[in-house]
Amino acid sequence: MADEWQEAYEFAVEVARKAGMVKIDKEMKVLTKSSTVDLVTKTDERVEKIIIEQLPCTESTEKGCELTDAPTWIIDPVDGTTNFVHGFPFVAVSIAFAVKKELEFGVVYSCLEDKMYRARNGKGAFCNDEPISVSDVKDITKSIIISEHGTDRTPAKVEKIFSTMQKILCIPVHGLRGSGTAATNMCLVATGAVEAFFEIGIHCWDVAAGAVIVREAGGIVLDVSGGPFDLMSRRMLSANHEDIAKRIIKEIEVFEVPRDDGVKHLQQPSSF
Ligand SMILES: O=P([O-])([O-])O[C@@H]1[C@@H](O)[C@H](O)[C@@H](O)[C@H](O)[C@@H]1O
Ligand SMILES: [Mg+2]
Repeated sequence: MADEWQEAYEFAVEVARKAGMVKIDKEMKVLTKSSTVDLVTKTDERVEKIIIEQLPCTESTEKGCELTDAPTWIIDPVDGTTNFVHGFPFVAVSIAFAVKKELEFGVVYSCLEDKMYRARNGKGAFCNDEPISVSDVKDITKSIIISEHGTDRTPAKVEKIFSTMQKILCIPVHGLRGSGTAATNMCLVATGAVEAFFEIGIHCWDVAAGAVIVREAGGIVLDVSGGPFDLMSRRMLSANHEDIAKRIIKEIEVFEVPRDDGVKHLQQPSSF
């Protein structure tokens, strides 16, 4: 059977690299989204326009946020916008492609590192065309875990986020880290640099491409409760191995966030 998505996959890599080369606006105009700390810039909008103009489909869930059976691009033009605004050196272009609601391939271009991560279902995960694979560490006391505090500053949620981080740190683990971009964090899981990354509050466009890359690198992607990953739920745990995932799940203080598709979050049975 003709491989109908291979050309789209290869083209997405080209587009991600081109988008990652966009010159930074001199007088960068910084706007805000859901809160005063959830930033978006004119560069986000310019890069998104370049990507959408290049790609054959025109649906970006950033606007629609309803994943249908149609072939759909899930794009984050500048993942790590706050980093970008402050010159903190982790910014990524994330492009994923879904068909009948299943993620088919993902591309993450970490622009300032010049690292092109890519993966397609069943065909492996790569960084700059070299195969990548997750860490083989199963003892959490020998792990580095990534979690981010996100952009919600509601005291009750911040309390849960930091209480979770404290419990995980004191397991103990070797360290807690965060690059400030979910897409890059997931690629760090895929390369084995860290053992897991979880976050409540991310969006589908932050993690869609990274989910394919982690899975193809031999890792797992779940809901933070241990149930199946739900792309629109705004909750995600990616890990190198279920032993690490299970141990982290025990410590996560889950809180509700509105889904990307607006549907009520259904409690999923845990996979463990
Ligand atoms: O907004 P953005 O830079 O595209 O995406 C970012 C995510 O990649 C990150 O994981 C999260 O912690 C930040 O709050 C922000 O949402
Ligand atoms: Mg993002």
